[in-house]
Amino acid sequence: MQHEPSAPAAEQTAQEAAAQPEPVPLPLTRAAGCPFDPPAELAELREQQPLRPMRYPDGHVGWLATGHSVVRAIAADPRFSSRYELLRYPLPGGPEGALPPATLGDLTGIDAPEHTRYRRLLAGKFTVRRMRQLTARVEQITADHLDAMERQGPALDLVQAFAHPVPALMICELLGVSPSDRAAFQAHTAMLSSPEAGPEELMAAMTALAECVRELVVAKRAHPTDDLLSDLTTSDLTDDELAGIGSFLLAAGLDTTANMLGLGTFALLRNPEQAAALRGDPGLADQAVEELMRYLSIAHTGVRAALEDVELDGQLIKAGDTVTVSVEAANRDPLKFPDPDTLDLHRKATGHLAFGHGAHQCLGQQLARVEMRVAFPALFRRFPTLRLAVPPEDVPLRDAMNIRGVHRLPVTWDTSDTWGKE
Ligand code: HEM
Repeated sequence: MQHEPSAPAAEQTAQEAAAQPEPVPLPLTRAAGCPFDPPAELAELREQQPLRPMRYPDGHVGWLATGHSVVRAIAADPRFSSRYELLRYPLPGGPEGALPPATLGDLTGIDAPEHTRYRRLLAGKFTVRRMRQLTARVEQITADHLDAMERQGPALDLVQAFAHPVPALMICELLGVSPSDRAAFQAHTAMLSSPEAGPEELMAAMTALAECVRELVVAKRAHPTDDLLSDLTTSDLTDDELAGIGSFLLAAGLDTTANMLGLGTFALLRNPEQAAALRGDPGLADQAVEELMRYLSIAHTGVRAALEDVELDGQLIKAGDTVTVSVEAANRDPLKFPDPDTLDLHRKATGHLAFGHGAHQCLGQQLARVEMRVAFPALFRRFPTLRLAVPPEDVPLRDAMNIRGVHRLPVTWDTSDTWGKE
């Protein structure tokens, strides 16, 4: 693999190479007081050159894409690989050199044809129609958690009481985890996203969860029920593959949705006129979710490697070069979204890249959408006086992690003002 794309490529003239800007590290830290905005440097970089050299934490030089059209083009182009072993980690604290290959069942780290096989098998299970059928369950689970919040009374941590358990329960139902096993599943998944968990506890939770999924696969093969894992046992997937896919779905579907609910609620609390619009108009939910996805871009950064030389945006990306795509910069590109730094739930945010794009576009996006379309309005309707219980700067943010969000969201409300059951 070649690691120095900024060394003048044979096809580039000396003049072009001299004009190449210095490689920069990936800006990652959101400015104090701006928990919802991408690091300010990203906007400058995008304006200067939407595709430019970047210095990776391990010292090698690759590329950084920040413009909406170039990020979208890279995600859609099969000449860019997602195979982990060809990639370098773009965030600090990752492994030196290439990443370890994807574990069995991890769709994001593989290419066609392996990826296509898994994707085809799974795509039929995540259709809009099937996910919409889950709406009634999402509504029930959401209402149950709002009831529990009301019983507990203010103040409480919204992540623990709502943002994490609602998607956790949904993913358990989707996979077919029996009610008696759910407590164990939820304890392990809660540990995985706990800010207090040390490396040993994380490893123990991961091992325990993988073991739970493996047992589930064996049980579903013996006694299939009406759920996704049981469905998949009729395919030609092995138990190892099924266990890998089950664990991957848990990882891909839980932390993401939980952090969208947590950070999304924080954003709405800081934009009360937007929260009021959502509370007043249930018809706004669909587009509100798209705008929150765009605005927050919690899965902020992706990475690919060029399989061959690719000319893009006036640049020559050489075979083997690593390319980091800044989804959060792309989703704030003024060329695509006018007034991009304003949260405007009435905006049509179609075309945002927060669920990815191309062959690896999020498989669970319809489920995530259903959960958010139900959960945000229900929360703000049930608790019209919902507000932060601490100063905004005291809300602990998940910074410099793969998925942005909040570790905790302490909230309170006036008990006389809850609207009762929906
Ligand atoms: C708001 C919540 C979510 C966000 C922000 C999100 C974001 C993403 C993104 C950006 C990708 C593309 C990764 C890449 O290009 O490498 C992705 C892929 C994926 N997501 Fe989601 N996701 C969410 C919810 C879910 C849920 C609920 C599930 C499943 C139950 C899920 C399952 C997957 C899977 C299986 C993939 C891999 C697809 C592939 O590589 O072919 N996601 N997600």
